[in-house]
Amino acid sequence: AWMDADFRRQLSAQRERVEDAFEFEGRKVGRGSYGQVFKTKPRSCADASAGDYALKQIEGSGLSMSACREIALLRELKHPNVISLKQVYLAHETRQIWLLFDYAEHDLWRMINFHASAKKCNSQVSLPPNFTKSIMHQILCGIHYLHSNWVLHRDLKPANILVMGATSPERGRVKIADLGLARLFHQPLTPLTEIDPVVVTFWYRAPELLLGARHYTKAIDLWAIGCIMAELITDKPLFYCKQEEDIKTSSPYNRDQLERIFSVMGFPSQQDWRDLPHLPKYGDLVRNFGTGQQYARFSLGRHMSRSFGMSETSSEFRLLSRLLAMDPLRRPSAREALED
Ligand SMILES: Cc1ccc(-n2nc(C(C)(C)C)cc2NC(=O)NCCN2CCOCC2)cc1
Repeated sequence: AWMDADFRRQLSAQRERVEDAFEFEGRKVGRGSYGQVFKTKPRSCADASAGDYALKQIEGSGLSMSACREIALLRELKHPNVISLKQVYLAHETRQIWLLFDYAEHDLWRMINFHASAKKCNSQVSLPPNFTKSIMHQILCGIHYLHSNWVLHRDLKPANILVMGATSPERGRVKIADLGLARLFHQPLTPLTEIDPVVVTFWYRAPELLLGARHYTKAIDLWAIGCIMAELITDKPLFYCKQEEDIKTSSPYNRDQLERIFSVMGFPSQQDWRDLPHLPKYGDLVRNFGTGQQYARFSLGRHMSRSFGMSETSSEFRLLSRLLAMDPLRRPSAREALED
């Protein structure tokens, strides 16, 4: 052993063990490809009022690449709208890694579904009037911070937007997180293997990704924010598309998802998106959709006004249509969107 045995024993005796610090037996709240999450309270504080914590036990053992990346990334980041890593516990005996976070009671996926189902059974559980505006502002603040630090999220969707609950001093505050799965593939072209029963949704993926763009960009995150904004307003995923059961195809080209986008947005013309013909999957696009004439009369304005009564001259429609520009070069930066 490269370290003196006595010194190792001394270190080991001093090291705080996660099971000594936290009560988490039988308090599992999440399970996925990334590991499992427990809702815990520190053993030390007796009073129940103290905030809850989330303990994430990282899948696998030892310092895997993803564990290293998550710890290295999160320990550098500090912003009120980004999930904050409180503590790292390395259990040397079992080579287990535990990450400690503030517990977030809610996430947008569950909040939107709760609201949608409540609306269906007509109980007036309406979201507070400026709820959407506050959530959007906080998401854009968090993403502006990440993008300023050259951190791209790559998998923004409602499930990754956490919201602190009533028992937290930060009640109503958005915490951008990444609950995993897509994290394992850094490049958009990596084949999707079924590492997890949860099917990856393409509903928030920018059109350039679906057409084979080789790198993630900030504009790809802003597209996803546009999709989330529409879903907050309408309770429905804007580009909802049924998922074939087995997404074994390694190609990023997803014809059904593109079809859904075109039937809402219309088909991009040369004027709309100059670089479209240079995308790797442009040939597939022409083969499957031709000149897109069948989508000629579709547009976001038509979709939002006909389906949800949103005025095409409203400020929220203007921001939404900027975020959902088909050409990534025409999407606003997070800062420009905040100014809007
Ligand atoms: C490999 C890897 C995995 C995730 C990340 N990652 N990246 C982020 C950013 C900063 C981009 C939002 C956040 C996380 N990790 C978690 O959110 N972790 C989950 C925190 N949750 C757990 C459940 O309780 C609430 C906090 C990085 C790298």
